[in-house]
Amino acid sequence: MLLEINDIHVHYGKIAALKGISAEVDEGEIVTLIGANGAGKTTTLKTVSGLRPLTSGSIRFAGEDISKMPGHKRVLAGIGQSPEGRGVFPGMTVEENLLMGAYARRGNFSKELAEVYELFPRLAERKSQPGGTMSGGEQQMLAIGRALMAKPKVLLLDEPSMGLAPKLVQQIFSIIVEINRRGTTVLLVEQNASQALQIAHRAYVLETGRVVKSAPAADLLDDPQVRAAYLGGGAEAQVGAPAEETPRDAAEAGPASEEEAPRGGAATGEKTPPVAAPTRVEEDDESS
Ligand SMILES: Nc1ncnc2c1ncn2[C@@H]1O[C@H](COP(=O)(O)OP(=O)(O)OP(=O)(O)O)[C@@H](O)[C@H]1O
Repeated sequence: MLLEINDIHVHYGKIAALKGISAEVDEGEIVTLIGANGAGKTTTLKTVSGLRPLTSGSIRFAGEDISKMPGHKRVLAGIGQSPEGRGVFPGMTVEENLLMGAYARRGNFSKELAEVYELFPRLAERKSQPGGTMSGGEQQMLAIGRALMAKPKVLLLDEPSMGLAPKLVQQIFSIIVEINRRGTTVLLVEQNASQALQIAHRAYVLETGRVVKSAPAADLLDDPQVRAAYLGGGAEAQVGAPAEETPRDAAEAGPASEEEAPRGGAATGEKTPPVAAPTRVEEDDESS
């Protein structure tokens, strides 16, 4: 198991945000955490990356107990995070932002840069543009690209589709699938539960700091309770692009009753949207 979260409790002052979360992520998987606002999804990611301390419980990564390891060492160990809200350095160019992602490592990063530019051609076109002048969707790509520069074994993604126009949401999810296909394990937090479940192998449903359900993602897409709470058009379910209304998803998402997905680089072949190659972004999102 690449990442093991064992019964973690996390507090903000006296407020218990996580009340005994356990979850596992195997190498090659896309695992998603879904749940309503305040359920503890972001806190779980921040605790894995070392931004929040544990009250109790433990986290193991690649066989090592990292519960007390400082965040920068976790980056070196292979935990990459693209934070909610993006955190792009506005005065630095796109390329300088990307290089910041590799700051903890030594050497020449031309290979990593080339890989990020291949995944995100839009960043290549704009490598000299200040990060702060990129559109919302472009900044999201930049934040993900920056996390990839550190060559993470697992990429933690917090709400990558937040605030993006439907078309761009599709593209971001396609790129996540491609990143996974190229060998990076992904732990994804999303409000856009439908889209997240379509690209994930497995999922955990969080409610008020606890895991209330865990299952193969395809099973949760069919689960009546999950559908009613998170996929049925509830307030928080589908702010961006309801996958059900997207023709290519309807056609390509595949049956929901597959067996557990195969592991390893090409893990997402069957159940994912049609994304064999990185998607070139042709249109700006609404926040440009
Ligand atoms: N900095 C903070 N100070 C105090 N309480 C916090 C802080 N950050 C989060 N919390 C609380 O911890 C709980 C879990 O929050 P968290 O952000 O992890 O939820 P979430 O599932 O990611 O929600 P969302 O989808 O709205 O981002 C919430 O009750 C929240 O109010």
